[in-house]
Amino acid sequence: MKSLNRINGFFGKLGYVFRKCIFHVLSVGPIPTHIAFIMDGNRRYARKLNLKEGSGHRAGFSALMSMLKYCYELGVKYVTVYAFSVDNFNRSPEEVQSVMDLMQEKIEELLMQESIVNSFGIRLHFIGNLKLLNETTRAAAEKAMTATAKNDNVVLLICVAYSSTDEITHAVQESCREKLCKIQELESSGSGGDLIGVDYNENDQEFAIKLSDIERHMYMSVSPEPDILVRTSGAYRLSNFLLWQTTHSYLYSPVALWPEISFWHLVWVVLNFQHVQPTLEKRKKLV
Ligand SMILES: CC(C)=CCC/C(C)=C/CC/C(C)=C/COP(=O)(O)OP(=O)(O)O
Repeated sequence: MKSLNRINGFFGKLGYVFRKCIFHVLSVGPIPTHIAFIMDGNRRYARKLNLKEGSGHRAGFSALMSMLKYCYELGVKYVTVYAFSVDNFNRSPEEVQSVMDLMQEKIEELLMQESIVNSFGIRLHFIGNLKLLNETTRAAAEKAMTATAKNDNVVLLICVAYSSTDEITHAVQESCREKLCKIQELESSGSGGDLIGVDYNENDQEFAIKLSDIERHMYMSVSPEPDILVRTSGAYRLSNFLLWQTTHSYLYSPVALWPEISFWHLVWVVLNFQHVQPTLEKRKKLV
């Protein structure tokens, strides 16, 4: 057993040195700040290998841990993953429960001393309508956010109970609520006149809802826009994921199912991103 551990340790170190060399070459070009992943194809992976249901999502979590390690070693600051959409709640209650149980178990593992979270100093954000989660999963997510709130090396955003349309609706509602509170405050202090009634001037800039108000209330406002969006399994659909934030992102959809994603997919997408990055930057400046 001891000698097996030594062999594993040796190959682990060798892999690390090899990756360091490749990343050194990549760092001649621009390194993406933020990469987002749609982890598609976990159930198909289980079916393909005749594994029992649920094994696909477990394999998906292991693939995520490897990918996070590669991204953070490369120097990527933000990684976002689509772990569970609002629509995924329409799956069978058994499957929803199984993914929630897995998530809870893995969140607890992530908070352990020897986990990737501690070795890279990761700050965890759970993004989405967390009220839709069951109580235990929500409590685990909140505990993880509090426990990692002081980490400032790199960030992992886990989108659960998330959809872009829900995020945008939430941001618009919050912006309206904020303005309404402001108007009510002024009215009750007596300095605003009848702001809600006929005297309210709708051209008054102070009370108009601006783009910056909506952006401030987005769940994703804690990160810059993704430079790269990867969706595995060869599908070119965004499936209601980061629709507001991906106008200038480079899209990549390898045919590999999520548990099959590898180090080389990351190298390939970064090389392609580096090739188009000057054009993407120019487009951003034109907006
Ligand atoms: C703590 C943490 C981050 C946990 C994440 C666990 C994990 C890998 C969740 C993936 C969930 C999911 C619905 C993926 C989509 O594949 P699919 O089920 O739609 O598979 P298919 O495309 O083959 O149908």
